[in-house]
Amino acid sequence: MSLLIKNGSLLNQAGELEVCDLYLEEGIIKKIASNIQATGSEKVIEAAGLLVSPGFVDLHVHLREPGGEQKETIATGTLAAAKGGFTTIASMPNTKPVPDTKEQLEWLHKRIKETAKVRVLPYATITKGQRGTELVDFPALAEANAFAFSDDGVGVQAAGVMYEAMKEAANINKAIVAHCEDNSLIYSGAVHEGKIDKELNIPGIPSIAESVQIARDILLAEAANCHYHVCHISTKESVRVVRDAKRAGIKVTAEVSPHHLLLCEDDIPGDDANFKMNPPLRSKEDKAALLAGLMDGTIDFIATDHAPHTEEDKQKGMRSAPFGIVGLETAFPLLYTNLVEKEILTLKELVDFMTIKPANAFQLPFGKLAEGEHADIVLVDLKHEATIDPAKFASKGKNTPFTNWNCKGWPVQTIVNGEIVWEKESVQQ
Ligand SMILES: NC(=O)N[C@@H](CC(=O)O)C(=O)O
Ligand SMILES: [Zn+2]
Repeated sequence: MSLLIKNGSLLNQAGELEVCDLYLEEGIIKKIASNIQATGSEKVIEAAGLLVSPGFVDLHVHLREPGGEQKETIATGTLAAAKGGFTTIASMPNTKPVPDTKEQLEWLHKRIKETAKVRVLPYATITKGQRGTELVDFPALAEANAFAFSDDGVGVQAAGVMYEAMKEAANINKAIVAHCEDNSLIYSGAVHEGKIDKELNIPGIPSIAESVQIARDILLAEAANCHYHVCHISTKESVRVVRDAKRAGIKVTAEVSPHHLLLCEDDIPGDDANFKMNPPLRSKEDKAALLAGLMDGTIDFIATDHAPHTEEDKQKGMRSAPFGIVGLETAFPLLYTNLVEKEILTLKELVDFMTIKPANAFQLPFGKLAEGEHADIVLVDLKHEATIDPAKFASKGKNTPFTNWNCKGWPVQTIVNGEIVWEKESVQQ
């Protein structure tokens, strides 16, 4: 069915809000204009007072299926995505088994088709079993529609393996998406090595474990002429090496997570594993450098690193619980409230960091509101205020450090390919 969205507010190029109507037909934005007349055959959505944004794009999501269905499934994770206003997400491959063969990836695509609420672009691994030794069959996996290649969850330890992977990826015009962590520089740490490790008497993860591997990889990417993307960048030194690499013309992009922009080690209340993620919350200076890096274009976009775990997992405490926090359902309200309302970013900057910028970094045809584009849209109530309550999450994961944060900017309706995939009960008409 066609949709007519009436009287919503759209951001123009100058970042001002303009009241407009949109007509969606056959999955495409057919028309954007003021006062589009209804023909009677379409569903009309009244959007007065709501922001009409391109659907958000999140290129770092853990859906856990197959093998981790007690933490999340493709169905629950994509419902959480829709609720958070995301219309396209890329799923990380640290599942059991991992998508390291054409058959596994085909199974995943089938499962996505059957159960996903939003568009899911699955990553394939870089190495077989994510063991860091033997490369996957890059051309076969590209042919089976791998979005890109990543061993997220672990760093690729050997430079030689990473270099060969980059040459393979460059040959087929795909990106290497890297979780950067040099295991020889970590001694079973659980929090940042700085102040908090001493305060809690928990082993720390030093900044160099990340930055050293990024520096290595950037030089490898230059030699291989490969698009190299840095996952969840977290330290000021990492930002500096990425900035220098961009200046040198190397094809590097980077993402930052909402929690690294909004929290630092000082915010950790004690032994609470809802504040445990990899990379860890770093220092206040690192947090400031991430924001500066985002604003000067060193960091390309925002990605949630949605990493659901069970409550039982997280009750094990900082030392033993698995790393990771959820993010899909809180990303936009948290960033809108804490960065846009506080005038650190403009609304247009935030929306761009969550739509067109991730899309452009990977040449994806999404993240834009214009005639002829995919009808992937989120309607957001910028004024509605509510408190974050994990019990209300659609995700199976309730593991967030943001419980009880009061936020504005909640999605009320999400449209993928011209179809309503989620709406807040009270906006149904
Ligand atoms: N980020 C995390 O803390 N955890 C992720 C893995 C990852 O992205 O490194 C997970 O899969 O749980
Ligand atoms: Zn990771």
